Amino acid sequence: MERVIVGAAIVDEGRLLAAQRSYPDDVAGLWELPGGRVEPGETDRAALVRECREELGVDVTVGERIGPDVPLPGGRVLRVHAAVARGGAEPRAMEHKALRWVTADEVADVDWLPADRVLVPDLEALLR
Ligand SMILES: Nc1nc2c([nH]c(=O)n2[C@H]2C[C@H](O)[C@@H](COP(=O)(O)OP(=O)(O)OP(=O)(O)O)O2)c(=O)[nH]1
Repeated sequence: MERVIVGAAIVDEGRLLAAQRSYPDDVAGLWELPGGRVEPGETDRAALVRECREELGVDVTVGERIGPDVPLPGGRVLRVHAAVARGGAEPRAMEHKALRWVTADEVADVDWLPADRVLVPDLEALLR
């Protein structure tokens, strides 16, 4: 079975939340969408809610799929959903180095992980 990494495209007031990885060394400092591995028996949506609680301390409402599944090394795929933080709660960097809200004009300039870069046009479209 294909192993899925889910990512949350959290949007607030026309801006997207980007999160800076703190590990491992080869990707520390690069930016990604909050998320992580879908555990066995878990739905993609449930995994996104769990990961956003763990990483950001907020509950999210998960929305539509964004872009295609992007192949990752090791036979995994990155699958992104739009999301919003419930009650407009402000995410905190509990596991990341930093968080940043980016506008549609800034998305292409973020130093994304390679797989996320593939999704830049879809992320821009989400914000426009
Ligand atoms: N969360 C997340 N991971 C991404 C993105 N793009 C991308 O290539 N990845 C890769 C990096 C990692 O190899 C993998 C997810 O790792 P992770 O560290 O976030 O997931 P996890 O918490 O479930 O895993 P673990 O470190 O606890 O073992 O997917 C993205 O936008 N968000």
